[in-house]
Amino acid sequence: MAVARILFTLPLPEPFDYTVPEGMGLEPGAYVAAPVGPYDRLGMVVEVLGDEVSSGRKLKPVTAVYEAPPMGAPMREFLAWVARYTVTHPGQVLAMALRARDGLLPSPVETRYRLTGTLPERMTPARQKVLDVYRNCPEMSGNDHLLAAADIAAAANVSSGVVKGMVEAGALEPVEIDSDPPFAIPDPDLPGASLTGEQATAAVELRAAIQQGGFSAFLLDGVTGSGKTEVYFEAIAETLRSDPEAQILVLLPEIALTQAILARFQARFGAAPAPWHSGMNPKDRRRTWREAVHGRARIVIGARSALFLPYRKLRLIIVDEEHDTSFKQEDGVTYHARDLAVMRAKTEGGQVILASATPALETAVNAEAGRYVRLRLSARPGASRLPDIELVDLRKAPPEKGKWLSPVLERALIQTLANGEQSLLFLNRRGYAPLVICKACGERLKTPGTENWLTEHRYSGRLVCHVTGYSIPKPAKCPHCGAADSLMGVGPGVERVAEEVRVLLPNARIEIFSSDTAQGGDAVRSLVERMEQGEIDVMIGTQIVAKGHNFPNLTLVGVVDADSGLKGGDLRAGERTYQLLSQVAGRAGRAERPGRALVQTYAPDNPAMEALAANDRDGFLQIEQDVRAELVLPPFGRLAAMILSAPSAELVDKIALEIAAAAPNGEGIEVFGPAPAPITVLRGRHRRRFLIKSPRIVDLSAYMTAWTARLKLPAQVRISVDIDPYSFL
Ligand SMILES: Nc1ncnc2c1ncn2[C@@H]1O[C@H](COP(=O)(O)OP(=O)(O)OP(=O)(O)O)[C@@H](O)[C@H]1O
Ligand SMILES: [Zn+2]
Repeated sequence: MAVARILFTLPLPEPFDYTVPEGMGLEPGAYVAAPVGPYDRLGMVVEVLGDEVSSGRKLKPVTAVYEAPPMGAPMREFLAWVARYTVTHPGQVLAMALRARDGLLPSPVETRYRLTGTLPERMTPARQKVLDVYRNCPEMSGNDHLLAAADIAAAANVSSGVVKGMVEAGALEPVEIDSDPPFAIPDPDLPGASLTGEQATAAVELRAAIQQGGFSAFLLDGVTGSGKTEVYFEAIAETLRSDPEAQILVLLPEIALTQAILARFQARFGAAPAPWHSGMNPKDRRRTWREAVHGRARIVIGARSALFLPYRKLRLIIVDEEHDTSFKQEDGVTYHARDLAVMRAKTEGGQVILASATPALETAVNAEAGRYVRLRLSARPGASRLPDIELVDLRKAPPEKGKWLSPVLERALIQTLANGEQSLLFLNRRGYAPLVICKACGERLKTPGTENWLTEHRYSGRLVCHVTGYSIPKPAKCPHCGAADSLMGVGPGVERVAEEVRVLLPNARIEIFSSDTAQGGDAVRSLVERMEQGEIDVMIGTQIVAKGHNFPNLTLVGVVDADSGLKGGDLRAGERTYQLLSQVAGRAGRAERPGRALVQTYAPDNPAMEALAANDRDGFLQIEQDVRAELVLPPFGRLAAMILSAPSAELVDKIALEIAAAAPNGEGIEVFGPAPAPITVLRGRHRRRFLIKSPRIVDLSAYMTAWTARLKLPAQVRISVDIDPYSFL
């Protein structure tokens, strides 16, 4: 009997062998159920081998095979590559591709009822009410007057028995429909915007690459509001035309997945794309997953994990806001969706477009080296101009004592409101005050057992640790010296700035936009929509506001504390500050009215600030690039982190020494540590960190695999490897 080698969605290093029962046709990529221990588990066939492999072995048979189309070879190759690169078991990576496994089964069906046209012989008031529901509620009849029994009963305010009686009387008839209907088919030939010269040039190049076929990578490098979306719409249209089965994936930062962007797709292609993000309910996930696997979802728009859907025929990937750090997955299997998107397009032999106004240094270097084709959009279309960015030197024009907005920014806010336009104040600090100290004894309040400061939140009346999530009601007395009413918030958070703006502009409609005020996708979407519709005058937000939004009436952006991101030892601190601030500034003046940005800083001569004011992105990137090349840091060298954690400091220190001793020798490889991780204690676990640095030519993943393979760790100790770490936590 033939043998199938099956990989399971479990953290196991190897696939297992099973016999293939007579008559069960199996090919590589097929989804199957097979026994592991006492249970049947979901797995995927990696290889089918001949009879000779089974002789003399006692193998169990495969239980069942799913009807869904098998995973294609390029996707399997991609998953294997990801496992190797990220130093993860292949089964864990497979699990990421099978996130909505009930999508392997056909759509469940639901019963709906429609009017037959026959009136029941015996008419009662209750029955009349049911008929009225059908007649008077056209908005309920979206699905060709097919209503669910529960909806009818609720709308008519009758019992379910009445509905049943009307079915028996022949007035209503049941119809079975799919719970997960297919997505509407996009039409590439609806008219798009009439492109400007630069936009048209970029579109022509993209269309040519799509017609030619084969892998190619583009950097769509356009200033904020230059129409990058309009340009990649042309690439999507061409891909849809090129092949009736071609699928397109658009990756966006989670936060940018708003109604507004879905509506733009709907308007351009006459059909809403299939969405994929963390806020979706299981039914919607199952639907998108199934339609992607069968190749019927032609356009999928999603957050980073959408990269792992097993598309049937993925031809084009777009990574919008490619510099965005939310593409880096930090939990579980750590990966960067932008880098993997390029690899995925390569294995599929398709195209990838990275779009940004502030490309990541890695991307800029790849474009310079000719690995990506750079398409430039240097201006906004029509009357819209880029905002003027002005530095406000806080050393010369500081805010009044106890305030955070300088007189220049105050005047600008007053003027903008008087003009009937919107303002956005940006401060990347949640809550009211980032630090709480005792006026009596000077104690700084921290999360117990750590060095993390507690942030004061006035709305909730709590002190919260943004690292660990630890939170307590604000105590009446200092926990250190016992003094009453002595605790004082130091420094500004968005809540405190909002308080200041309320005093300055008592008649303005003011909203805070942070992960505390907008919890979950729906809350975010609704706040963004109110801003778009002009229902808010001043929005005060954390970095949640920086990304991709189009607020037509927003003309003033104020950056309250431009320096905060420059502190700390992060390798990308300068780059990120530049990106974040120019993205925030780019929210201003996107329609006819010109916009401006006022950036408050104590360090106006920092290179990031100077470049921002001079609008000299490339000059700034060049300086950053020189520094990184000099220090052999990414992308000119490689970095990996290994974090280990254990329930006690003694244990973690002892194991850290053993791990250090087990580090293999490698040419040019430097191992730093063990050192306490910047977050030293997290959820009761003590953490130590190694940083590993190597020249570019070294296969650092292979080195880390060899190292971890040597380790025999006690069960309480956990380690995780992060190739190319972004946050140095
Ligand atoms: N050729 C054009 N004709 C008319 N309007 C256009 C054209 N190109 C872009 N626009 C409009 O300009 C605005 C900005 O365009 P778009 O959102 O595509 O820019 P973007 O470069 O993706 O912006 P961001 O960098 O902020 O994401 C949109 O409202 C868009 O409809
Ligand atoms: Zn005290």
